[in-house]
Amino acid sequence: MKISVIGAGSWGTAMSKVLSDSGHEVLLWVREKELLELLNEQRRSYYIEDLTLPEGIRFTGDIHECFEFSNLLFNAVPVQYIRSVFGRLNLEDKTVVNLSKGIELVSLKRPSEIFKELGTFRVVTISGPSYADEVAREIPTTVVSAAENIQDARFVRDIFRTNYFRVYSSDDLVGVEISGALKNVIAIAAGIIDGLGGWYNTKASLITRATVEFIRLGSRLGAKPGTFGGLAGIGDLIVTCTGKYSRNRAVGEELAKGKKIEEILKNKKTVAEGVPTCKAIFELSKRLNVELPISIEVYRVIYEEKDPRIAIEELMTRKQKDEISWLQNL
Ligand SMILES: NC(=O)C1=CN([C@@H]2O[C@H](COP(=O)(O)OP(=O)(O)OC[C@H]3O[C@@H](n4cnc5c(N)ncnc54)[C@H](O)[C@@H]3O)[C@@H](O)[C@H]2O)C=CC1
Ligand SMILES: O=C(CO)COP(=O)(O)O
Repeated sequence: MKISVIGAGSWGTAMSKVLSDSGHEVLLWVREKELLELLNEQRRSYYIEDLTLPEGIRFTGDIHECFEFSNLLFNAVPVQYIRSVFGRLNLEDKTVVNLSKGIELVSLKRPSEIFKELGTFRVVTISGPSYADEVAREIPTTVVSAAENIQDARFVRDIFRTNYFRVYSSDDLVGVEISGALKNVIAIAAGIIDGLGGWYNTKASLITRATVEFIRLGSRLGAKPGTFGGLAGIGDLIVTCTGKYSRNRAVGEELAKGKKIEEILKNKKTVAEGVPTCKAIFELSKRLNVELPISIEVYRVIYEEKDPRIAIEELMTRKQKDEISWLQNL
């Protein structure tokens, strides 16, 4: 099958390899000129060290070429840029497989909602615990492919044929996308905990209590609570809150050292989707009147320069209550 991958950051690059290893012809759209040169000359990328891309992948700087090449587009453009990259293109006949995780700040929409607004009639999202660096090294990885119509999710699931990248299917597109967005915000909180002292008790509490926020927000938006116990929910929370590769977690570590967000993001080539997404989540929580205490504190630390220690103290001294967990919601 011919497949176009739009966006040659770490994830688009790693996924191009998986698709090529699955026997497909891949055309990868590269935004940066110097990266396109590097890929064409050496089949290497500065986004992923020690990876030489297979011969089956071709590279282009012309997005129209990708649109002509295939009606199946994998999107790895970060969420805040989807509209500017795809906005003027005709998506009517395209199936979009979205790989990005976040909420668009200007519209408070999920990636699949943005693509539908731009004219796509079939959209599937892949999410789950999947660091690009590990996928590129063929480390066993599992993710979930989600669509409103389970047949679409299964179609995308079955595109993958490798022994290191296994895909499950789901019909809970909302739950999978909300999980992918929120886990990036919670990963910033995990980084703050690491930066303050690497407290194990606190990290475990964070991961567990975060699932309650997933359920509160997700169920208001029509997600199935059980999804949060799966790969896109707890699976991705674990990997991003504990793994050394997470860029969101790294932002949290620097915030804990007292750095301001502008200083942290200055000169970074890579994205931390949790930064704009926590602002979008803050707005959504007000609009929907949903209680998301951890996510809101991440927002306050980033955008109101709140001391992370005070944020944690306030979370710890909130009104006492009965425990609820995602299992009780099934
Ligand atoms: N890196 C990873 O391990 C994984 C990333 N993701 C998600 O994939 C999405 C893409 O992230 P990565 O590939 O990691 O990106 P990256 O951080 O490796 O690279 C940055 C990307 O942003 C693009 N970019 C920067 N400014 C832009 C602009 N003005 N307009 C359009 N594009 C611009 C760059 O061209 C590049 O493709 C994100 O939503 C991320 O959450 C999902 C799973 C794993
Ligand atoms: O989504 C990811 C792993 O599943 C990557 O997380 P970061 O964007 O925080 O690096």
